[in-house]
Amino acid sequence: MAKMFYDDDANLSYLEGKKVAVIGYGSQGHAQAQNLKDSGVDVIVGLRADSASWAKAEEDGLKVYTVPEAAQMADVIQILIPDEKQAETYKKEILPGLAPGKALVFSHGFNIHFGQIKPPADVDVFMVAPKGPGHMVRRLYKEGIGIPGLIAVHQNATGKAMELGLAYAKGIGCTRAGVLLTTFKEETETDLFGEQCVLCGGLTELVRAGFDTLVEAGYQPESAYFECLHELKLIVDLMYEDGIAGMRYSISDTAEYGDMVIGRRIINEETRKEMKKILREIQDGSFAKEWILENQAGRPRYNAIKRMDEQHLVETVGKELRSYMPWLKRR
Ligand SMILES: NC(=O)C1=CN([C@@H]2O[C@H](COP(=O)(O)OP(=O)(O)OC[C@H]3O[C@@H](n4cnc5c(N)ncnc54)[C@H](OP(=O)(O)O)[C@@H]3O)[C@@H](O)[C@H]2O)C=CC1
Ligand SMILES: CC(=O)[C@](C)(O)C(=O)O
Ligand SMILES: [Mg+2]
Ligand SMILES: [Mg+2]
Repeated sequence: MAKMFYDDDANLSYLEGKKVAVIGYGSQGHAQAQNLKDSGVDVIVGLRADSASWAKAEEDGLKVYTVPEAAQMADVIQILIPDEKQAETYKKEILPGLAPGKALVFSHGFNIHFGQIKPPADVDVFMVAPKGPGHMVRRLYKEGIGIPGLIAVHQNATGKAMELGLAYAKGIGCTRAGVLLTTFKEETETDLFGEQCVLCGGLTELVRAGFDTLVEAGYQPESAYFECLHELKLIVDLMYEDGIAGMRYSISDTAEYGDMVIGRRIINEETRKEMKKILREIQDGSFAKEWILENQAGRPRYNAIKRMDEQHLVETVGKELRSYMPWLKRR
């Protein structure tokens, strides 16, 4: 059985008298910084001097400093800027602020696992990775519930890295739902696989393929949108609450028969073979290398596909339909 930690297994007192710097105020940064603050932790934010997020973090009641200042001041430094920018910022702006006994924290293992960041041996290095998007990390914390997380220790210089990591996980609300003990390797590889094959890549391509098939056959795009995108959340909510069998309890027997018999024709042996190939490309570092090179080249492929996908009919139709559902306004 996997090792799990809950609220009672974590003690916030390991963060007492320590200053935590959250570097970055994006999806995870704003959520983790505010959750820590609400949990009574002494937290500051580190940003670029010209950052558009500076005022926002201050409005949220946080003290903001430049990245080198924050790294210098803090005992625990959580790096929450995009993975592809972490190595350079670490080397130039964070490393000079490190000192023996400080802790370096991540929410994804990419840079440690693929050797882009190599911290000095006398600091703790651990990961607390919420298994959910940052905006949900904040929203659920405020609702008194939590998002599960992963914890892993890469370096235990002080002998207290795990205790400190669990305190951090409690501070952001993860121990409410459960924190799983893992390694940087397991987190990095499963996280990349999950977002590529299931959560993001698999899902968005499935939605678009279903939507396109209906629209090309002459059905109304609005009808295709409700069927293939909007209702997805309602079905997924049932799975989230009660598993696949629980979701099947709620749908009609007709839908359930289609689910069981037809689903296997869509995600078939060929798809499973491709998933195994993708996993190998993650494990052997070829995906990491591709992503690092794509960034060095100025993201030609990323930008082209993003632009194309943003112009897809599913986006324009969805935008119009969602404008009549004001409760969906997010940004
Ligand atoms: N997104 C998510 O929900 C999840 C992310 N993670 C991991 O969390 C980490 C952060 O990801 P995410 O929250 O998506 O990141 P974001 O893309 O949301 O981070 C943006 C923030 O980083 C700041 N930033 C960018 N470049 C620099 C720089 N060179 N120097 C200083 N600040 C900089 C931005 O500054 P400015 O405001 O000035 O633009 C902004 O505040 C990653 O390791 C990711 O893998 C893990 C689980 C889920
Ligand atoms: C939200 C999350 O967990 C992801 C998909 O792994 C990410 O944003 O990198
Ligand atoms: Mg993830
Ligand atoms: Mg990820």
